[in-house]
Amino acid sequence: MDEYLRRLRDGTLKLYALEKELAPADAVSIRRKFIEEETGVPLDRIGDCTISLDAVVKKNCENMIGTIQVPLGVAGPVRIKGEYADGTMYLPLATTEGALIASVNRGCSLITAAGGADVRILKDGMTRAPVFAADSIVHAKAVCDWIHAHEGEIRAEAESTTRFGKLTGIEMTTAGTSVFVRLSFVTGDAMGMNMVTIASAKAADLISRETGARLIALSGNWCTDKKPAAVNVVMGRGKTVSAGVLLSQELISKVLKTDAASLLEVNTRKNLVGSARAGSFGFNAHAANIIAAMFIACGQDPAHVVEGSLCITTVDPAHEGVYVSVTLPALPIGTVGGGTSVETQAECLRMLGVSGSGDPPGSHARKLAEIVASGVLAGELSLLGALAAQHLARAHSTLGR
Ligand SMILES: CC(C)(COP(=O)([O-])OP(=O)([O-])OC[C@H]1O[C@@H](n2cnc3c(N)ncnc32)[C@H](O)[C@@H]1OP(=O)([O-])[O-])[C@@H](O)C(=O)NCCC(=O)NCCSC(=O)C[C@@](C)(O)CC(=O)[O-]
Ligand SMILES: NC(=O)C1=CN([C@@H]2O[C@H](COP(=O)(O)OP(=O)(O)OC[C@H]3O[C@@H](n4cnc5c(N)ncnc54)[C@H](OP(=O)(O)O)[C@@H]3O)[C@@H](O)[C@H]2O)C=CC1
Repeated sequence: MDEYLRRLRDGTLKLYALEKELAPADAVSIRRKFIEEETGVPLDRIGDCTISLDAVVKKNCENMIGTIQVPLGVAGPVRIKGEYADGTMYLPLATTEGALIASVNRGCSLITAAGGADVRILKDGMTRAPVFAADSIVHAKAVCDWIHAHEGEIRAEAESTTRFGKLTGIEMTTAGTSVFVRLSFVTGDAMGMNMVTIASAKAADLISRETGARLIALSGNWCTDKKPAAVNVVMGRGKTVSAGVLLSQELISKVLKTDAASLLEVNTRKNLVGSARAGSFGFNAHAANIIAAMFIACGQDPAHVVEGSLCITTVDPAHEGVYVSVTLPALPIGTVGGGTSVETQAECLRMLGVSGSGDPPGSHARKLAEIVASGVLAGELSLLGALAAQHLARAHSTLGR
């Protein structure tokens, strides 16, 4: 240990190179010790890990010094009536926001009492959009024309990099001499960002070679990954999924302590009019809360909460009640790859019956998307209800502090 610490101190050993000489557990431990010395802060809790490090230091986390523990709770059971998720389940939520799980739990019991959440996936496609530089706007148009005429070749080139990725769409736009090519793939059970980035690199090389357009960046921000963007709201990204439930006046009054008209008015004035006046892309109350908590629990990329937050919540008048729905235009999600095989996250996926590859491939990722959408519906119902009943501040002073 001392010899490694000495080499780290004098700069003859890089902090990230410890795994080249040591087993993962030893490398992580010495790195943590070095950071403790550098910062003067003991890091015993961070070092107290239960996950095995071998795969994680290779695939998930460079310069690893330990783990952060996020409290994990459950909401449910919730009845889900999807095409992939059909049954009753408990939702794992990792959060430090008091009252959040209580809220989702209340929404789950309301959904279940109402007979279950309808859920449907309307579109499925993970995107990557390289940006090319053309010589002139005439050349830019010619590049687009070439791509239109050679979709088959582009598809074959892209799909040569993956067993599961299939190119399903190519959209183009230009701004002067910049040409953006948004490639959309179905990605099996993977969320797919690594997969489609690798596939898009091959496609982009072909386009550049054949058209003379210069590839400027493999991601040209028209994808759009991890930034709020209208293109994702309109065209979708990852899974586009809706969940809805019909609520009777009686259930609204019993579980939410409010009435159908108040629920509808809160949704209209807050989620629709308020969001419009704010210039928001998210016409919902707190979809990001449920997506963040379920994504952290289930090994998803938490930065994709940005896409998840683009949800729109609607409340339609119905016979003696209301039909409430959430539509998530862009939910990047998977059960293979990324953080899904870290043991604690894999346990959460197993709770939902979706760990690893589905049979057929893609069915697990779609099932998880339907489950997350049902959780978002539960959260929206409960928070809308609390706002309508003027209970929000009360709930958070009781449970959240
Ligand atoms: C807090 C409640 C649920 C109370 O709700 P309630 O109806 O007053 O309480 P209740 O004691 O009658 O319980 C009703 C049900 O809630 C659940 N429940 C109740 N307590 C618990 C608990 N301790 N643990 C687990 N579940 C709990 C449980 O399902 C229970 O049913 P039961 O099983 O008893 O038949 C309600 O007032 C509520 O949902 N409030 C809203 C809180 C919320 O949604 N917070 C989310 C975060 S807010 C935020 O981050 C975003 C925001 C607000 O800024 C976004 C925006 O701008 O809108
Ligand atoms: N590269 C980037 O620009 C970005 C990367 N990320 C990160 O990307 C990671 C997720 O990328 P992702 O591509 O989902 O995952 P991984 O690259 O971790 O794994 C996906 C690979 O798993 C293989 N695989 C095995 N079984 C299946 C199956 N049933 N369905 C689909 N694929 C299967 C496929 O291999 P094969 O293709 O060989 O058949 C696939 O490419 C996350 O860590 C995320 O944080 C996030 C944003 C941007």
